[in-house]
Amino acid sequence: MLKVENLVKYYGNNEGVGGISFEVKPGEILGFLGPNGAGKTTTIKICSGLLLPSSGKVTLCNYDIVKNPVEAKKNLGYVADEPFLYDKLTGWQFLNFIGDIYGLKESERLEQLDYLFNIFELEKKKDDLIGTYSKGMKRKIALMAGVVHNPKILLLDEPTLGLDALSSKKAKDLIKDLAYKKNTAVLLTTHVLEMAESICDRIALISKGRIVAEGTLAELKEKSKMATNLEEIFVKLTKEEFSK
Ligand SMILES: Nc1ncnc2c1ncn2[C@@H]1O[C@H](COP(=O)(O)OP(=O)(O)OP(=O)(O)O)[C@@H](O)[C@H]1O
Repeated sequence: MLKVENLVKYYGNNEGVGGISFEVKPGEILGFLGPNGAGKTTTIKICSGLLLPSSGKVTLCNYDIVKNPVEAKKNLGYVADEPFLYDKLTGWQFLNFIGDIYGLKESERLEQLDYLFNIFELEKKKDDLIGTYSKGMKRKIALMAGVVHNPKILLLDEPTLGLDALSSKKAKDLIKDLAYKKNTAVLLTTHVLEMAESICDRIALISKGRIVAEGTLAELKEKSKMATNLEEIFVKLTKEEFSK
């Protein structure tokens, strides 16, 4: 579904990502974890078509994101860590616009919008301009825009950043529903280890532009010996890489 092969990205002479390969299958949630500057956002941006790779290949539903970007993006939902929204549109107008771009029929669009505004308790704000929303409300709108068309592949960069505890739980439930009921392949980055533990089927630890460990939580525990939770695994495996 989402396949990344030997991905390399240079920013000038600096290596942002140094040869990453992984796959996310339908109905699977892969968590990307790593220290600041490890290359998580760079990888996600290349998968979304926002950045060009220096080398390597990304395919979304068998479409190459560089060679066939329009077909590839039809299958994609993307929520950036710093999303771009239109302040002069209301929340409802914006979501309706995004649904329209993805070709949702009016009845389907209205049903989806009602459902999403209800989940995130934004019904009362739906006709207010996005420019008047709080940071958390804007994050919710960005998340809703990423999932409004039930994408086959969903890329989420820090999806619960800035959300309160209840909204964060709702976001996690929504992501799980998409994966397990709609068969969406989900790749998400997070610094919240509890989130990775609670919703990811597999976890890839990334350090200095490379995947240093990948597997289920149980497999990572085994790999890092002694470690009993994700925080210990993270510290142990990324520390080993840093000391190389
Ligand atoms: N636009 C850019 N220009 C130059 N270097 C960049 C640019 N964006 C990222 N980098 C570099 O690429 C590397 C990977 O950055 P990236 O943003 O992908 O990391 P990250 O894992 O998402 O970090 P964080 O957890 O802090 O968000 C870092 O060394 C960073 O300085």
